[in-house]
Amino acid sequence: MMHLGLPAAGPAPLPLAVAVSRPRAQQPEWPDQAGVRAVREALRTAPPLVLPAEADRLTARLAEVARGAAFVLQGGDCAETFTGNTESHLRGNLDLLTRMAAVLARAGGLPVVRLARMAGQYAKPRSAAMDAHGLPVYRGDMINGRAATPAERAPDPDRMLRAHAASAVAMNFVRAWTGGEVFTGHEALVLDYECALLRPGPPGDRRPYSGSAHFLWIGERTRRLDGAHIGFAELLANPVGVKLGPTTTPEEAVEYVRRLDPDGVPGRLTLVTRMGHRRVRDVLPPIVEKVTALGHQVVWQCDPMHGNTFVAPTGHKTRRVEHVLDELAGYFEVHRRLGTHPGGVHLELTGDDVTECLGAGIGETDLPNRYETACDPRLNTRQAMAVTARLAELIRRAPKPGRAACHCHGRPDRMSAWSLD
Ligand SMILES: O=C[C@H](O)[C@H](O)COP(=O)(O)O
Ligand SMILES: C=C(OP(=O)(O)O)C(=O)O
Ligand SMILES: [Mn+2]
Repeated sequence: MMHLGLPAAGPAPLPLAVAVSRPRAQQPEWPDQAGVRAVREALRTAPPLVLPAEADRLTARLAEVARGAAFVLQGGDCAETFTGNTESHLRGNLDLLTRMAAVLARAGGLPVVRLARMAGQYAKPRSAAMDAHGLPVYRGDMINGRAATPAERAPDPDRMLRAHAASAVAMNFVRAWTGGEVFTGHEALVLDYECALLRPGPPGDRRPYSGSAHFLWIGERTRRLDGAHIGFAELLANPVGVKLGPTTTPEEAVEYVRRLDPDGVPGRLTLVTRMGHRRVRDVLPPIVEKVTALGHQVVWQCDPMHGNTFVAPTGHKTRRVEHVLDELAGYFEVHRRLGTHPGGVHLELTGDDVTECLGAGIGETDLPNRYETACDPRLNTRQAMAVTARLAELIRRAPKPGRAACHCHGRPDRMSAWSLD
C-alpha cells in the first residue's frame, strides 16, 4: 500500500474483542443466544464474498479519487430484501449505475469507480425502536421481517445466514453481469455478522479484511467515536467510509481521520457528508478545511439523500429531487471554493419504476402508486438520470485537478477521456 509519508505504521490495532466490546448502538436484541453462537460459527467458516486482493484494488481506485484523478459513484437500494434479490432487480440497478457512470465519465474526462449498494445491504439503523403499532421496528431482512406482526418482527439470527446466502447469489450475478469490476459496499451495522466474516489478509498483515464486501461504511447513527462500530472500522484493512451528518464538528471529523486512517493511506477513508440542502453550505466548509490541513488524502463523497428526507401529507417518507440537486450544488460549491476534489456521490436509487421521491414527473398524489421501498425512498431511473445530468454540469464546471489551484492533491497521472473503470 502507498503511504503519505506521515509517521510510519501507527500503533498496532486493538484486538477485535476489545474494539467491539465498546458501546454497541443499533444492535438486534436476539432472543436466542445459542442460535447466534451457532450462526456466528457457520459464518466464520463460510466462504467470504470478496477477497483481500479485491479490497486492495478498490483502495487503489479510491486513492485515484482522493488525489482528484477519478470520481466514485455509489448507489443502490436503501435496504435490499430477500424477495427483491431477483435477476431483474439486480440487473436494473446495475445497468442504471453503469449508465450514470458513463455520463459522468464523459462529462469529467475522468474514470468513474462504480460502487454498488448491493450484495449485503440487509440491515438498517432506525430512528425509533418501536413502530406505530407498538411493535419492534423493521431493521432489515438480516434481522427481522417487514410484516407488522410480533412473530415477523422478532429478531431471528438465522436471517444472518440467509443474508449471507442472498449476498453470495447477488455477488455472483454482479461479477458475471459486469465482468468483475464493479465493487460492492454496505453499512457495517450488525456486528455479529460483520465480525464473523472477517478474514486474515496475506501473511504479515496486521489487519483483517472484511469478507462481506469490498467497502464498508459506518452510519450516522453508529459513528460515536468511543463506540464499537468505529472500533471495528479501525481494525479493517478494507477501504472504509463514515457518514457525517450536520451535527459533526470539524474536530470530530479530524478525529475520524486520525483513527480510521492512522497510516495515511490514500483512498483508505471516505468521508460521506450528508448535511441536508439547507445546511451544506454552512456546515461543510470548516470540516473540509480542518481535514485538509491534516494532509491525509481522503475521498470526499456527498450523500444528498439522508439529510433531505421528510414525510409527505400522504404519510410516505419521501425526498424532493430539487433538494437532492441543491445539496449536490452546495457540495460542489464548497469544494470548488476550497480547492478540494468533490470526489463522489452516494445515492439511493433503483432501476425499478417506483414512485418514492418527488420530482421529474412524480407528485405527492403519485407516491402511493408504486411505493415499494423497504426503508427509504429511492430515485427511479428518470429521477436518477436527472440527477446525473445536473452532476455532469457540475463536474464540467469544476476545475480539473492538476490545472486548478488544488492545494491538497498531486497532478493526476491517469486521465482517461472515456472510461468506466
Ligand atoms: O437508511 C437510513 C436509515 O436507516 C433510515 O433513514 C432510518 O429510517 P427511520 O428514520 O424511518 O427509522
Ligand atoms: C442509514 C443510512 O444513512 P445515514 O447513516 O447517513 O443515515 C443509509 O445510507 O442507508
Ligand atoms: Mn437509507
